[in-house]
Amino acid sequence: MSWGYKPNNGPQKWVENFPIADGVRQSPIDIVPGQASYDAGLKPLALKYDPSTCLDILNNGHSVQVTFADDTDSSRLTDGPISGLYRLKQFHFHWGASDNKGSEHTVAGTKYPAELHLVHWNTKYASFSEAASKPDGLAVVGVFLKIGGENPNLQKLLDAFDTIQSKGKQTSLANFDPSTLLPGCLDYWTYDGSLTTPPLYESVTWIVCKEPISISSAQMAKFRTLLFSADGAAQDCMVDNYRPPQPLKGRTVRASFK
Ligand SMILES: NS(=O)(=O)c1cccc(F)c1F
Ligand SMILES: [Zn+2]
Repeated sequence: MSWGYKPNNGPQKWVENFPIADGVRQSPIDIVPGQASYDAGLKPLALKYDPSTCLDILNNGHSVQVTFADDTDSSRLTDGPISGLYRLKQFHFHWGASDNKGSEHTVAGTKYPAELHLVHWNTKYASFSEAASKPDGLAVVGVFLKIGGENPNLQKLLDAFDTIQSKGKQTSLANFDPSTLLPGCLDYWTYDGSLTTPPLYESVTWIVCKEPISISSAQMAKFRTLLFSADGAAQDCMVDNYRPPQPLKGRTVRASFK
């Protein structure tokens, strides 16, 4: 049986097949703003996305993922805490069974109902797969989702959910602009971490935005109609697909803002 988020295959069991789960730079973490170090040397994030690189939306059995063409530099992240240029590969979400949980990172113990991850890979390597296991291989931008007004920019994704309800389903998605999912203010916290799903590689420069974006409770409910299970199997709602915060183990969290 492969990894998941249930008691018998979830985050407490991942260490059995992925011993790095107990490593020194695991993610997510609880971000404590009062303990973050303001670093005046941190640059503003430079995110430039080309909607024409958007390919499709997929239920991969763990999350809903939007995948991008990464054969050119046209959707990319530069500056911020990183050096060089990182290409956008995909974005996906983590969410809860109810609005009081669902994010992976927490802020002084506060859980948000969901968290968006925009995954970028370092073009000093030849591909995402090669970069994914290198200490400076990936840069993931995390954005919290907070219950509030309806978010029209999410609706295009939600409208595709009925066609990708079960594991392994995908459908094309044209001209989606991920920058519409970014908050107005790009103040961020940054720290050295890992993938939050197996194989849990310690290869991620995490960049977590301080400002959340909004989602309505009805839109949040739409995420919970997705399934972990494949067509024909017993229906298993895709909810609580988040790893809880991991030990900081002496790491410093830097802030781009005072
Ligand atoms: N949750 S996550 O952003 O850490 C993540 C998950 C799967 C593949 C990745 F490349 C990745 F970055
Ligand atoms: Zn993620």
